[in-house]
Amino acid sequence: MDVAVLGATGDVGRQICAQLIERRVLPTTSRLQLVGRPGGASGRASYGLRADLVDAYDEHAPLIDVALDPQDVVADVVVLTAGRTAPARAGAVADRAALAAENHAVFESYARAIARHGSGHEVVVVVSNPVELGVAVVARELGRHRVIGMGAWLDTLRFRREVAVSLGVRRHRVGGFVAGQHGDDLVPLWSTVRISGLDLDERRRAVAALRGGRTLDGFAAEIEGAKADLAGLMADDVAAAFDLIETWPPDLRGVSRPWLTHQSGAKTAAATANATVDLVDTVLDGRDIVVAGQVALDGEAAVAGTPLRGVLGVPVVLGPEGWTRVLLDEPEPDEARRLLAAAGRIDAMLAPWGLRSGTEAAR
Ligand SMILES: NC(=O)c1ccc[n+]([C@@H]2O[C@H](COP(=O)([O-])OP(=O)(O)OC[C@H]3O[C@@H](n4cnc5c(N)ncnc54)[C@H](O)[C@@H]3O)[C@@H](O)[C@H]2O)c1
Repeated sequence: MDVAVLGATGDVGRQICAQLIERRVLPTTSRLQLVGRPGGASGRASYGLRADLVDAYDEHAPLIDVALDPQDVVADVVVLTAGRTAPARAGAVADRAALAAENHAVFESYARAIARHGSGHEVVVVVSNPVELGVAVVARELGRHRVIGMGAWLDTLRFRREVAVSLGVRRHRVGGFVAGQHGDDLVPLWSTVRISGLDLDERRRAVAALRGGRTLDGFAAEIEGAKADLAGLMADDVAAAFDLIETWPPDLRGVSRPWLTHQSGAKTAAATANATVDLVDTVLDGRDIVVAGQVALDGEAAVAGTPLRGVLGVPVVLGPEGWTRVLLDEPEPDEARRLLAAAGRIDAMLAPWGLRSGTEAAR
C-alpha cells in the first residue's frame, strides 16, 4: 500500500512523513511519495527531504520518491497537507477568506488531477485548512466516501487527553468524540464520553463534575474570553498563559491550548501529524474502525429531526474504501444546537464556491 503526501516539505508534511516511517505504518515494500511544487523551493526541498528520510531511517524506510506534477500522484492514500497556513505568531489575525481562496485553488488542482489520473480508489485525508472546504472540493471530484478531514480526529484526541488529565488517567482509558467544525466551532460531544473502569452512574457523576454545571450554550463566549485572557498574557509571560489554561475545564483547554501553541510560534505539527497518521493507518489496516472526521454528508444522520447535509465533523466508521457509516446517536439538546449552528456556518463558508448543499440550506 502506498501513500502520497501533498505538501511534504511543510512543517506538518515532513512530520507526517517521519511518523509514517517511525511508527512503521509503511512496510519497506510500500512507497511513500513526496509531492512538492515544480520550480519552487518545495520542489528542491522534496529531493532533500527524501535524502534526509533515507539517511535517518535506512533500515526500515519504504521506497521514497518525489513527484512535482499533480498528475503524477499515485497512491492508495493521499494526504493533503499543501497550502497556506494562518501566521504562527502572537497577535496574528488570519485573513480566513484569503486563506480559503488560496487553498481552494490548491484543493481543486490536486482533486481534479487525482480524479483524472488516479486509480479511482484513493482515499484522501485532508489536513490543510479550512479542512471543511478541502473535504467539499475533493468530495465533489472523487465522491463523498473517499475523503475525510482529520480535524475532528485531532480535536477528539485533544479532548480525550484533557478529560484524562482531569481524571488522572491515561488517554487510552477515555473514549468519546468531538464533532462540528475544526477550530473554535468544534462540538465536544460530552454525551459520548466513556471512561474505562467506570459504570454508567460513576461516569455520569464524573462527567458532571468535569463540566461543572456548564452547557455548550455558553461555550463560544468562553472561548472568546479565554483567547482574550491568553492574548493579554502572551506578550510578557507565555509560561503564565500556559499555566492559566491548566485552571480551565477540559473542553475549554482542548480548544485554547492548541490556539496558544500555534500563536507561540511552535505550531502544532507533531500532534497534527500523529492524528493524520492514525487515520492513514486505519485506512491501510483493512479493518473498519470508528474515528471522527469531517465528511460530506447527505442525510446519513439527523440532529434534532434535521437531516445533516453538507460537510461536518462527525463520528464515522473508516476503512479501506473510505468512510461508510455515521455513528451519531441523538445528541443532548445543547450538543444538537451547537452542531446545527456549526453546520450552518460551514455551509455559509462554502457558499462562495457553489459548494453549499448543506443543513442550513435545507432548513
Ligand atoms: N486540520 C488540522 O488539524 C491542521 C492542523 C495544523 C495545520 N493544518 C493545516 O495544514 C496546512 C499545512 O500547514 P503547515 O504548518 O505544514 O504549513 P507550511 O507553510 O509549513 O507548509 C505548507 C506546504 O504547502 C506547500 N504549498 C503552499 N502553497 C502551495 C500551493 N499553492 N500548491 C502546492 N503546494 C503548496 C508548501 O510548499 C509547503 O510544502 C495548513 O493549511 C494548516 O492550516 C491543519
